[in-house]
Amino acid sequence: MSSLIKSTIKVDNLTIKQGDKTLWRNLSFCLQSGDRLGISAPSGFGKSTLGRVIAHWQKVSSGSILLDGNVISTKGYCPIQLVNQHPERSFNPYRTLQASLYDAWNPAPCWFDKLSIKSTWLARRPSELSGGELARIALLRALDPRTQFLIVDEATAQLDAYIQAKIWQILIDESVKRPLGMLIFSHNKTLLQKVCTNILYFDAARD
Ligand SMILES: Nc1ncnc2c1ncn2[C@@H]1O[C@H](COP(=O)(O)OP(=O)(O)OP(=O)(O)O)[C@@H](O)[C@H]1O
Repeated sequence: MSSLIKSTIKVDNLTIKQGDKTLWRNLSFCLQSGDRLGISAPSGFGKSTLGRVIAHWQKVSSGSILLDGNVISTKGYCPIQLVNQHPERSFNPYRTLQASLYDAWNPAPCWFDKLSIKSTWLARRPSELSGGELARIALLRALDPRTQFLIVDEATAQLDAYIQAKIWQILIDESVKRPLGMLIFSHNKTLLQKVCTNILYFDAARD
């Protein structure tokens, strides 16, 4: 067991509405540093919306999300980071990837090797990379040492099997070493069973 101090996200009685649809009603769970909690639910169920809410990209309708008992400040770096299946939406299209990445943190060169990122990609803008290349840079940016919890919303789906396996091993290692808490959304139950320490399944029709 790690000797580092552990943090906890407490999601309490969360209700999330999108338009006139209630996606999540009275959802409660806890996530600790080092946990890798998987959420498996069908398409359209509300996984991405839940991820955005927990990462503070979107407001809750009711309920609370506390980090170690406190409301997370909307100012400064958010210790809960989200990477999703649309990495192009999380980069400024007019800035080079280098500028966007180094605004967050300054990764050691070994990180580029680990994530199979070529240094030449960094001088380009987001539209000049493939989805899979951009996904790796988004992940690297989110691995900023200030990140305490990482939400991975199908963020590796567009990578080939070899790179996917490599990246999941890195994420598992980080979750143990830092320790980093992870919330992982996927349709892929086999992937969740391989990488998660616990999984919540939402399979039933709810309307
Ligand atoms: N901005 C929005 N305005 C209105 N409805 C939205 C908006 N964003 C998402 N929705 C709807 O909310 C529901 C949940 O969407 P969400 O993307 O969270 O689901 P998901 O479980 O992540 O789906 P998938 O697995 O297909 O990515 C869907 O019915 C979607 O059409």
